[in-house]
Amino acid sequence: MADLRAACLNLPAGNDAAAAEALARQATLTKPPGSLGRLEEIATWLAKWGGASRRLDRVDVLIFAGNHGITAQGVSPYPAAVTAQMVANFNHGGAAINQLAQVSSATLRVVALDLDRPTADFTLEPAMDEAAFLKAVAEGYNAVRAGTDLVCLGEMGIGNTTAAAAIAAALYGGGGARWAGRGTGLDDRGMERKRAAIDTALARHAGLLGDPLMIAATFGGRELAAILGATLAARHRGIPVLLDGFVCTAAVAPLAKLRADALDHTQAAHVSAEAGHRALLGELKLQPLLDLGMRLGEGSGAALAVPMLRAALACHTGMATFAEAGVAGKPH
Ligand SMILES: O=C(O)c1ccc[n+]([C@@H]2O[C@H](COP(=O)([O-])O)[C@@H](O)[C@H]2O)c1
Ligand SMILES: Cc1cc2nc[nH]c2cc1C
Repeated sequence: MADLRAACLNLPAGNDAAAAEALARQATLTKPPGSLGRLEEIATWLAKWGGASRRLDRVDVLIFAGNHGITAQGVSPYPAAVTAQMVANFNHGGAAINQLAQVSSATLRVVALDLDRPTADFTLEPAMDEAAFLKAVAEGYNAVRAGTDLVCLGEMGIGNTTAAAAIAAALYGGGGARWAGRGTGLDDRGMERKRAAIDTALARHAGLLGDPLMIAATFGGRELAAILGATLAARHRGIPVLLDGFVCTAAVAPLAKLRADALDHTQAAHVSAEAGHRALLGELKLQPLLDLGMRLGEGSGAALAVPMLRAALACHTGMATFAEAGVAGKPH
């Protein structure tokens, strides 16, 4: 864990000179200053974190899949077998993310993590021991390919909104009442079980709530650990990241607890309809790009935001300046 902790603390800064140059160019383009709103921020952000390429040609959507022992507590309406079945569906092109990745001209890559070995039920014992956690983090880290222009992160794992809620509760307080949501469509009695499971687990593991990486290992799942690893790899390799929904955001929150600027190379692609997501983004000071009432996971919100990033970049690089177009600027 010491090596991972060091890797989480030792993060490269973005390219401030490129960001300053982008900001200066914004002021010269044929539009009132600030009139492209968030698109201007995105263009500057891409300049800061996009490395040398400044293009969005090679976009990967990475979906990590894992199974969860916490499903034994009756916290999801679906059976755990659906995780592997949906992985097969991703591989056959039948899921929503296949369509969204195609629309976004992105390459979909699915990484199934030991699906036949669910993590432990974390109301009873830590979901993962250190070795299992580090292995999953490394799989996520190694899935990020150098030379990629943008990585969209997503996940698949029946039961994982309970894992995500437990991580959020462990990091920010408030228990199951604050963070449990309906996930794939849990009924009221299921919600009682879900909140109780989270609160039982928080009490059982109270001794390690001060350590963000132990929180990720104890309450998380392999796919969440892999998302943490992939986000770290992208930072180290100079690749910007689009995060998907509640589960994805909870997976990377331990990084921000370790270092406040750890997620500066990421954008929250959307705020999902899962109850805790807006509050979690608030804790992380992340402003979502989209708010479409989606709650699917599998990287869907992240893939959907890619064309918006391309639009921001196209305006930034393709627009004429006031001087080029012979348009009068605002008199001072
Ligand atoms: O990330 C989200 O915002 C999100 C919200 C609701 C559901 N999900 C997806 O639904 C699955 C987990 O839901 P559940 O009810 O089994 O905990 C998992 O495969 C996630 O990808 C994801
Ligand atoms: C069908 C189905 C598809 C999903 N995609 C992501 N999580 C999911 C959960 C279910 C149940």
